[in-house]
Amino acid sequence: MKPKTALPARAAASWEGFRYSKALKLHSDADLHYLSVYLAELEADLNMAPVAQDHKPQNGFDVPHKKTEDRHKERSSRRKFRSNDYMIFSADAMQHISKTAERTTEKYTWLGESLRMSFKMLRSDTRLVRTMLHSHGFMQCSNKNPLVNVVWAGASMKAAKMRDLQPWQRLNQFPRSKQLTRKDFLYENIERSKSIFGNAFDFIPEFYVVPREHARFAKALLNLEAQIERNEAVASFPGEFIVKPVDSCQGKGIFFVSSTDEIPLEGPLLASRYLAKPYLVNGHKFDLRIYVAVTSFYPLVAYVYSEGLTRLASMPYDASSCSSSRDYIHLTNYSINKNSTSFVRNESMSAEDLGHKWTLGALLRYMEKEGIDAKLLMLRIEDLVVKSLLSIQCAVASISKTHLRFVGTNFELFGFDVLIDEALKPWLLEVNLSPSLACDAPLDSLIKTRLMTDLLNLACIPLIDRKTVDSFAQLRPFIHTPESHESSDLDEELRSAENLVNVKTLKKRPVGIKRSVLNRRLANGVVSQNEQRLQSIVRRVKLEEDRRGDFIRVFPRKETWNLYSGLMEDLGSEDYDQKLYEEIIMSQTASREGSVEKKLKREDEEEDGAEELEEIADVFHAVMINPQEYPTLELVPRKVREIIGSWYNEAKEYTKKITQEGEIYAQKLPAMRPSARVRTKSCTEFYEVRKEKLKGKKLAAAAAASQKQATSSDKENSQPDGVPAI
Ligand SMILES: Nc1ncnc2c1ncn2[C@@H]1O[C@H](COP(=O)(O)OP(=O)(O)OP(=O)(O)O)[C@@H](O)[C@H]1O
Repeated sequence: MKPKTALPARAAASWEGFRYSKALKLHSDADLHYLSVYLAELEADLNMAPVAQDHKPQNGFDVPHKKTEDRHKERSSRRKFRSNDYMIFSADAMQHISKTAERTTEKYTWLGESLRMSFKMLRSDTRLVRTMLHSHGFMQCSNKNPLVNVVWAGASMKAAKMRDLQPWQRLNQFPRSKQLTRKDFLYENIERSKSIFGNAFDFIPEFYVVPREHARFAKALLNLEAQIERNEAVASFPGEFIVKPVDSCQGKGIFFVSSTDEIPLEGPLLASRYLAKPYLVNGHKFDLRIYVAVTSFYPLVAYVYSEGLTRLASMPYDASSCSSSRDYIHLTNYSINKNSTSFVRNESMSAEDLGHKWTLGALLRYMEKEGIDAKLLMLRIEDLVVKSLLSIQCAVASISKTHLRFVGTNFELFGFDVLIDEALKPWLLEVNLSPSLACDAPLDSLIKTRLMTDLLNLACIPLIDRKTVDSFAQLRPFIHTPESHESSDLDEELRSAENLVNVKTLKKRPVGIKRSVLNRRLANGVVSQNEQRLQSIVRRVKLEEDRRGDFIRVFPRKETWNLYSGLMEDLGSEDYDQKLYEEIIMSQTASREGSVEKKLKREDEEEDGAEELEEIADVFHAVMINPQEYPTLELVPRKVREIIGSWYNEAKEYTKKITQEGEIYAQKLPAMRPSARVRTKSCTEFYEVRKEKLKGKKLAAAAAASQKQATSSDKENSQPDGVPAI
């Protein structure tokens, strides 16, 4: 059953592969593989996701294709709602989801509903994600359903579970991203990069992982004590080191350590040097929540959101006292400070700098009023983000090669917590996996709704008909079941299918052909595969450029290759980072006469051009980590200033006001109308079971509490000194 319309070359090649595998009577996993490749290439070549078939499947294979004119007709009819056939998310949809279904309210849900798009939540129940997806017509499936369009995971997932992702599916996580989000792993990765590449990675405080590094930690504390005795250092309050569990959040389990006898013996815990001189806002300590989206680790494609949050401590900073309100002075977590009597909620609809939670823009505008170069500060934060991601790139890339079959199936949102010291140096405190998307105040709802809209747009979720998805399930019903992820049988079968191809290919080898010739042919095949993958990546990054909303792409961008390649580990012969840079950035700037890029390129061709570039890169990294020496753009050496000039202009985005006078913003997330809150039967059952379990737990807890109360009141009623009650 060959498609009647002429297929683009690569799709046709896949089709041949599909036919070939059938002719060889390969296992149906191989059919599935070719079918997947075929679909992915259709998606890429025709710049649209495959749509529903209008013909009956033959031979049990439902290969989706449509006549070109039908496709055009279908495209133009839905043009209003589609851009390149990927779902467009709009924050506006959230305003309609609570209203009763009318024509205007239906416009956001009809597309998702008509294609029967779906999602599932794994160890997460984030209301914002659910509301956003329901607002666009997605139905929620139980977490056992393998064929959903979007998988939203709230906790770290095993890489093996990502293997079966199909080209139209999207998952909000990369394998091994825990290397960034577990505190000890993050610090150790950055320390490792620092030991290889030098001071460019100097943006985390001195640290020890206990109990593993107990001896080193004790030695450091003894040295400090001696320095303080000799008046070479001053004691810092509430402690020299702040100690946190490596895998917790919301300020849980944090304490301070100043002497060796306070070092805990259990763990794992991260003890990091307490940064005792933070930059203060109206006398209060604060930290920043910077949202970072990554759509690819190899090559690295990273974005920083232009809106973020400033979280202030609820009590004024006092670096010399060890008062009882210690946590409200020294910790800036919202979850801690909201319990303080001095905490002021920002309930305002339009003020971005009220109470103890501000927007990032409000803080930067405050700093600018104080005469600080806030845009340069943001470039330093972007630099810290890029370097943190580069420190784990090798680990993620190596596993992605074997576990992520298709380009663009994964994306991830990270929450970077940054503290700024009085010298205006940003320090990375930690990186959060699934940063909180709770909307407790109007500012939260406003920022996080926009963030989620832009993130889902960046994820480029293909519009694909449920029928096409179901045809996969018919091919191999068990391949996608969660159990099968764990099963090694499936891997065995796939491997034997692959071996079968190799065996057949070898048998067909013409007698007398040299092994070296064969190797060269095989190598050429690999090269062309890499080239194809690169082209898919390039297409995807270009697509993201049109869909990034308020995200600023910080990598790759103008000059990043020249400035950061010296800090990147060798990831293989594909050289995706360099090639993507050439395709996306160099090609853009090549036409611009006299651009810095061109100038540098020309210089690069000159004899000592490369050497000069290296020098410029060194100065750039010195500028990034040393705000005391380079506090404003004017004081940055000219060559570096010319390079980062366009980044600096772009950084204006961070300082803009997000609320507008006279506008009314929603206080909290809307309640969804029941007709839009579609769940599959199994999902509803799953939630019912969960509800029952919770109810049971609550009842048991209430029973235990009343029993406890009864025994304690019994004790109170009983006579003291064993005198029997009357
Ligand atoms: N090295 C440090 N120096 C000064 N203050 C620090 C340091 N590390 C953490 N803090 C303060 O402690 C707070 C909690 O630290 P951190 O964010 O690492 O912990 P967490 O429990 O993981 O919080 P979150 O809810 O943000 O994930 C920070 O917001 C910051 O105010």
